Amino acid sequence: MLNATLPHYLFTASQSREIDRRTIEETGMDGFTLMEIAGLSAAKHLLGSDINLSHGVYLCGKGNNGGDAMVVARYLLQNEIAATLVFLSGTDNLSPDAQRNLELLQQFDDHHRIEVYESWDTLEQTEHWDFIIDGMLGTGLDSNLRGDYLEAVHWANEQDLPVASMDIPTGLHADTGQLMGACIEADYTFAFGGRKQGLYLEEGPFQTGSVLYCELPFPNSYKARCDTFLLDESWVSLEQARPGRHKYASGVLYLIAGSEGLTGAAMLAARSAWAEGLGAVILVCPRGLLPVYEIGLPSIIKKAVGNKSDDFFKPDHLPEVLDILEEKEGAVLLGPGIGRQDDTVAFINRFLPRNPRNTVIDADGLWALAQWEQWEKPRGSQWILTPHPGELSRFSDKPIKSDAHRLHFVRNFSSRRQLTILSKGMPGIIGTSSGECYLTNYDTRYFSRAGSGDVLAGKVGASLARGRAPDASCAEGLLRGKKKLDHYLTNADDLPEPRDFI
Ligand SMILES: NC(=O)C1=CN([C@@H]2O[C@H](COP(=O)(O)OP(=O)(O)OC[C@H]3O[C@@H](n4cnc5c(N)ncnc54)[C@H](O)[C@@H]3O)[C@@H](O)[C@H]2O)[C@@H](O)CC1
Ligand SMILES: Nc1ncnc2c1ncn2[C@@H]1O[C@H](COP(=O)(O)OP(=O)(O)O)[C@@H](O)[C@H]1O
Ligand SMILES: [K+]
Repeated sequence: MLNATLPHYLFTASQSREIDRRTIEETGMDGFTLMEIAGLSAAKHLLGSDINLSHGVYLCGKGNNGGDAMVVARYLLQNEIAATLVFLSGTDNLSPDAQRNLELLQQFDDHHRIEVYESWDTLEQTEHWDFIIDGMLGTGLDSNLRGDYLEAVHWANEQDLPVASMDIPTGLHADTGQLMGACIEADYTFAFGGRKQGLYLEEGPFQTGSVLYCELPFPNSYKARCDTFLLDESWVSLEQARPGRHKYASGVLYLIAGSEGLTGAAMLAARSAWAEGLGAVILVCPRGLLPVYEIGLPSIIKKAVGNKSDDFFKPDHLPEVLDILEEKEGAVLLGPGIGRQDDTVAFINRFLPRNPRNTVIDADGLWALAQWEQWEKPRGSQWILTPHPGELSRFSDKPIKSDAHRLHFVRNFSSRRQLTILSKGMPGIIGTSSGECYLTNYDTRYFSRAGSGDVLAGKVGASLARGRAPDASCAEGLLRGKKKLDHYLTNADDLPEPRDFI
């Protein structure tokens, strides 16, 4: 089972507000102190960064997000770094903690390094600034940006200066990652007390720059209701293959895959699983395709079913396939390149209810499953479904139009059907039978070339065959690809190909 560490918990705006509220009301820790810790933590990160810090421009809203920015300004002032503060909504209606921080900042300003502008249009752009602090809006954003906020965001994005956002880039929706009219393109985002899930959905990954987590003193028990997490190799252990006493003790994966014209998918999945050090990968194939695999897959055990003229699976193959699966303990990967022939759909839909093994259903395996209205998973077996967005939408009544909707659908579908979903896309989302979701935190667009899905399915199947839990198998499959991607990006200039991820 996956068990994320607290800095990898992802919150909605209302969950964040609830944690703030409980901390303030129940522990006696006040909002001013929380703001101080948030701002100090961001200031320390900035002081340790390679940004040239001599004079910053601070874009401040009237809420607590602006207050965070003023705490940063005060700590940088202590390091003799000047600040120009622009209050987009003036200084008459600041939140109480922001107001107090403005007064404190002025008290600290012995050498007149602070300038305050009460509105956007009074700002005189004559100074030389070397960084921008975005403290306009955080979790309090509740409508599209307009007027001066819109102008300030466009202005900040046009400057050739590093931008650091307090909590969330202004204009990014904290829950959905959608752009609210316009959005700050940050180089750094300081996530206070918990990362907001919108940082990782939809446009979020393209707006935040590096996200730096800043701890706040919230009791851990207040975070217990969190059900969305960020996948990260810092807390997901990738199990090393260990030699077994004999080949079948290191895990067996039965691969039911391939059809005429689509043997490449079966081969990629087989090689990918084999590369994970399994004892055996057993490819079950229609007999007519055996000569192709004999040449292409020398290390893989092949078990052919049917006649020499068969180049796709048919219902007649069912008894033979079930007999093969009886031979050894193991998991099943069904689908890569299996095709959509009517006979194959019929084969799959008769096979699945009789197959007691833990099973990954991928590609056209999912297509067949979606044709079968009353499908049910056999009791006791665990299923992982690995749909890309088109495949996922076949299980939904309504089109899935946004990542927030996809997250919601994946969570409900996997818990209602008691299975695990690996929803491919940017981000990749794992949904578990207990209603938890895990989001990827890297550029999955590198995997959007035909064949990467087969490689991923092979890795997920290999982990399942080694006995890992379904959610951990999905995480392991994804992160093995990420590890290869990181290696590739630092060592090569061209675009990686699917086989580079094997
Ligand atoms: N105790 C706390 O609550 C803490 C809050 N923190 C900071 O406080 C932020 C949340 O503070 P607030 O709840 O005050 O909210 P914000 O500071 O995000 O903004 C709220 C204000 O913006 C206005 N607003 C909303 N949408 C707007 C739009 N489209 N255009 C213009 N104005 C708009 C609202 O009317 C409200 O006055 C967090 O994101 C974080 O940065 C941190 O200081 C840590 C502790
Ligand atoms: N290691 C990985 N990490 C994240 N996403 C991945 C990884 N490998 C594959 N993917 C996802 O799988 C998708 C490719 O799968 P798919 O569309 O089914 O293609 P195919 O079956 O043609 O290979 C990619 O666009 C990406 O979203
Ligand atoms: K902000």
